[in-house]
Amino acid sequence: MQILDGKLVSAAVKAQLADKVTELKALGKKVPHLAAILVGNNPASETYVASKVKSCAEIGFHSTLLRFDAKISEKHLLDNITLLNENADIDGILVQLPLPKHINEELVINTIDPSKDVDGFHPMNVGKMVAGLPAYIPATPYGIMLMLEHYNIPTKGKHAVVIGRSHIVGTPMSILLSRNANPGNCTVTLTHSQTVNLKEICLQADIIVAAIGRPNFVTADMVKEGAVVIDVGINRIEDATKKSGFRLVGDVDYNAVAPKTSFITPVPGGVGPMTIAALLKNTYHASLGQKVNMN
Ligand SMILES: Nc1nc2c(c(=O)[nH]1)N[C@@H](CN(C=O)c1ccc(C(=O)N[C@@H](CCC(=O)O)C(=O)O)cc1)CN2
Repeated sequence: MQILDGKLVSAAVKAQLADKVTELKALGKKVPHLAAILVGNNPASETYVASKVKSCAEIGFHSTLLRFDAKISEKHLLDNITLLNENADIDGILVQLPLPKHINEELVINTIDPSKDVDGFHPMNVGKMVAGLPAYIPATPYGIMLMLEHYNIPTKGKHAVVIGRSHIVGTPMSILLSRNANPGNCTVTLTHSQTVNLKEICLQADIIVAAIGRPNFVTADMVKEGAVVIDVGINRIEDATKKSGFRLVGDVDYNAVAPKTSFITPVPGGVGPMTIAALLKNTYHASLGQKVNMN
């Protein structure tokens, strides 16, 4: 069994981007600039946004963080997005999810200029990705593809089972894995809460991507010997022995499942850091007016 080290791969992607920034500077060109919007004070969102801002600084990107109270009106938020859309210095915009319940997430995403939508959530980018056209690819599935590529994991002709059909992970993941590309060319089964015989389906999988948001959901009896297991879950479980009061647990019962696998991602230190690396790659491409072609 080999651990897929998201910290290591993310550091390699960031080092490449830092070199690109050096080249841009040497040519007297503008460096990429990411704007992040954080509404409210969800502790997990605070951590993720802080990590995005810190990563930008590490590689020489500019970043702007706009923080708003959880009670911000939808209109005020949309107006601020419009200002960022119109600001020529900003290359990429992200609105950290989830948003407070009174704000229509779909409306917010649809307000972001698709050419600055480095999260790849705007329907224009989703549609282009599905059609196989250059688009911004949502950061988590893009990061997983970068990880599979880095470790040269064979995917052609393999049966991939994706657990979870969210717009930001499961659905785009199923599309990218089935694409005629490397990594890709998988036969994909997209499963969800209404799937019957999930265990039997998972037992046929050469690759499992668990993105269901339920701690330790994938157990050893669901995994075939030698399977590749990618764990997208980041669940905070109360733990009085920790200073923070919680520990992070994935969607996979890691200790029981790992010995059966050929490759597995840990939590933390697996998919999470790759999400940040992929976002930075999208931002770099946005600054050059390019999108990512996964074909
Ligand atoms: N606008 C967006 N919102 C959300 C996205 C997204 O891609 N765009 N994805 C998730 C959260 N997310 C990025 O925003 C994210 C999650 C986890 C990590 C990460 O590095 N996790 C670490 C552990 C960090 C911790 O201590 O909690 C790890 O797994 O090692 C980065 C980004 C939902 N919202």
